[in-house]
Amino acid sequence: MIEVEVPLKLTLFGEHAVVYGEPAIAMAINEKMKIKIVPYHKMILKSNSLSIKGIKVDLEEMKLESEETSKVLSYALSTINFFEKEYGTRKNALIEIESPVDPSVGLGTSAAVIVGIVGGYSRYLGYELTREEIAKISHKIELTVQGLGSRMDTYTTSLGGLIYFPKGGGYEKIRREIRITAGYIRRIATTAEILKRVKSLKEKNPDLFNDLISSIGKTVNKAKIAIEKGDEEEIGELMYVNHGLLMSLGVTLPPIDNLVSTAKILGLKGCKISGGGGGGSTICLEDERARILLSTIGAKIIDSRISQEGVMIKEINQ
Ligand SMILES: Nc1ncnc2c1ncn2[C@@H]1O[C@H](COP(=O)(O)OP(=O)(O)OP(=O)(O)O)[C@@H](O)[C@H]1O
Ligand SMILES: C[C@@](O)(CCO)CC(=O)[O-]
Ligand SMILES: [Mg+2]
Repeated sequence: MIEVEVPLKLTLFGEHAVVYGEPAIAMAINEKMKIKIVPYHKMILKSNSLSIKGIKVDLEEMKLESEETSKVLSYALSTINFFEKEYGTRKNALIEIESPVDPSVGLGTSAAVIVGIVGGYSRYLGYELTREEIAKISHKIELTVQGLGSRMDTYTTSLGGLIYFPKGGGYEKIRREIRITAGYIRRIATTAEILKRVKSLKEKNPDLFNDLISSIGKTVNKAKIAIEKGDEEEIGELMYVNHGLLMSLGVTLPPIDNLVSTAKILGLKGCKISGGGGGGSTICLEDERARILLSTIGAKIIDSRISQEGVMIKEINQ
């Protein structure tokens, strides 16, 4: 049996802009997606937390009951198919996914599902991939499924820690700790859908869009310096700026906008949405008042402590 644990992630700065080549900063957290892979006479995928509760699909015929099912399973299915296509092998297995959070809430669950199956299923097939190789393959798969997207989520969930993604590619670990209060509410759209909406804004108003995106990029680079200096006042101020720019991109949601502006009036150091937006996750620099504000919008508070560990793969002889 193969057991995999994948950290989920918070986007501290730069979501959406990173898709267009700007920098970003993200952090792996202690909320872990668990994936178990055992030998089985058929290819079966089970998942505990999808919106279609207790889903179980027989992948032999690759028949999916509905449009909704195929959409919801697209990341997992594409990952399994990837190995058949690229490695020319397919070994039947029971793949069980257990997520600590709801799907599609801005915490990188799509990336974690891909990273977990890439890491676990490749080991099940007898390959020993490095975390970097897992990240690279996973980014390719997420991009294929979504049509749009950056390396940020798949690299953060594969590698762990606090990571700066510079303009133009690559990544750099930031050796600092940053304490966050975070929670999530349900979203009105998936990240893939929101990415398409942002792209249409770019097509409608390219110069305005580019100004917004490059302003987010500048905010990210200032935030990197502030994080390295441990300057919480500056980090927090830049979180509010980043949230305002994301609001201009149209990816925030009124309850979260109200929360962020209330937080600023109350004197909390910094808050912003995290991830694709349209609801989902909100992060604040650690503050007890942030938990209270998050609970007023019905947000589920998560374990946002940093996970220095990336994807962990264990082989257990039964
Ligand atoms: N437990 C799960 N089992 C199987 N697939 C899952 C699970 N959780 C999430 N997914 C897949 O990920 C998709 C959600 O991805 P989406 O990118 O919208 O959200 P996210 O990754 O959590 O947020 P963000 O990309 O903003 O960080 C779901 O529609 C489903 O296909
Ligand atoms: C919105 C986005 O920037 C972050 C989603 O968690 C998309 C991506 O980077 O692939
Ligand atoms: Mg995602």
